[in-house]
Amino acid sequence: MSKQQRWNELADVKDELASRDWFPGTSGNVSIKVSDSPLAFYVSASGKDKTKRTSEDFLLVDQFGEPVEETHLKASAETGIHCEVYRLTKAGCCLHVHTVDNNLISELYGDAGEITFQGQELIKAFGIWEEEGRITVPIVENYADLSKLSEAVGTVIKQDTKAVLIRNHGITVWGRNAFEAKKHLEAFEFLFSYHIKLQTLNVLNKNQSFGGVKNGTTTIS
Ligand SMILES: CSCCC(=O)C(=O)COP(=O)(O)O
Ligand SMILES: [Zn+2]
Repeated sequence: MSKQQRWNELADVKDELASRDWFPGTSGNVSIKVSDSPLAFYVSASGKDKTKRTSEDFLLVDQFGEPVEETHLKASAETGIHCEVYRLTKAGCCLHVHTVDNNLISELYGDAGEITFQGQELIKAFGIWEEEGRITVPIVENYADLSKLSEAVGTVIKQDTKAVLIRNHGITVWGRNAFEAKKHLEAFEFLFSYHIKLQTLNVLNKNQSFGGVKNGTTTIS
C-alpha cells in the first residue's frame, strides 16, 4: 500500500473517532505504520484539533519518533508511546483517546495496576473465543516526564497485551491494522462503560438495601 493510502486510512479512522467525541480538548493521537524495516509511521501532529481534517494532520517519523521528511510540524507529545508499541508488538496502527469511562476505570483500578474482563461476549472482538476467555489491561501512572511514561508503557506490554491504560489520562490501544485497532478500542470502551454502569447500579442497590436513601436523595459513596 502507498504512503498516501496509509495517510487516508489514518485520516478516516481519526474522523470516525472524532465523530464519537473521543478527542476532547485536542487530546488524543493516532499513528499508522508505513514501513517495517526501517520502521516509519505517520503520527498525528501535536496540539491539533483532531476533529478537523487537514493536509497537516500527520507527519512521518522513524523508530525514535524523529521526522524523516522536512516538515515544520511537531510530532505528538506522546509519539514515544507509539514508538514503544511498534517496537514491542506487531501493531500496524495505534490509537490513543481520552474518555470519561477510560479515565474512571484507570482511577478505580490504578492501585491494582490492571483490570481484567471476563464473561462478556465482546471479548471475542479481541480474537478470544474460549468459554472462560479473559482480557487484562495494564494500568500505568501518568508520569509528567514523557520519556518515563513511554518507558512505563513499554514495561507492561506483554505478548498478548492489546492496550494500556494511563491513569487519569487515557487509553493507548493497537491492532494489526486500522480496522483492528478501532475494533479493539470500541470493544474496550464498551467494556469500560458496562463495568462502570454495573458498579454504579450495584452501589445504588446496596445503598437502598442499607437505607442509603436519605431525605429522598440516593447517595453514591
Ligand atoms: C490537551 S491533551 C494533553 C496531551 C495529551 O494527552 C494528548 O493526548 C494530546 O497530545 P498531542 O501532543 O498528541 O496533541
Ligand atoms: Zn493523551
